[in-house]
Amino acid sequence: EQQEEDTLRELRLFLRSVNDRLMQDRRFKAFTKPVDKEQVPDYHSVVKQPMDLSTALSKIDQQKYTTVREYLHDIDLIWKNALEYNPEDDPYDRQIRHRACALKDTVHAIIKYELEKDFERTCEQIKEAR
Ligand SMILES: CC(=O)c1csc(NC(=O)C2C[NH2+]C2)n1
Repeated sequence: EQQEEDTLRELRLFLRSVNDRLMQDRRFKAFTKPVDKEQVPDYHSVVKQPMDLSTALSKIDQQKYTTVREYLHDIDLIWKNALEYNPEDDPYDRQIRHRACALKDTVHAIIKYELEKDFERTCEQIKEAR
C-alpha cells in the first residue's frame, strides 16, 4: 500500500546517493562500467556473475532492489570479482585489488553510518510479504 511505496521510494533515494558517491570516486573507475569482452576476452570465462556500478544503478531505477542487503550483494560481487580476476603479484593486479578492498570498506562504512536499522528491517518485512 502507500506506506510501502513510500518506503521503497526512500530506499531508491538512499541507494542512488550511495551509488553516486561510489561512481564519482576515481579509485573506482574500473568498476563503473561492464568489462568489455573485446578488451578483456577471457574475463567472462573466469567471472561467472559480472557486476558494475552502472548496472547497479539501472537495477535501482528498475526497482530490482527491495532491501539494502540485495544492493550490497551486488556491490560485493564487484569487488570479489576483481580480487578473483586479478590475483597476480604484479603492479596492475595489486592496484586493482587495493581499489576493490577500498570499494568494499567504503560501501560497508557508508551503510553502517547512514542506514537506520529499522529502515532496513521495514524493507525486509515488505520483501517477505511479497
Ligand atoms: C573490472 C576488473 O576487475 C578488471 C578489468 S581489467 C582487469 N584486469 C586485467 O586487465 C589484467 C591485468 N591482470 C589481469 N580487471
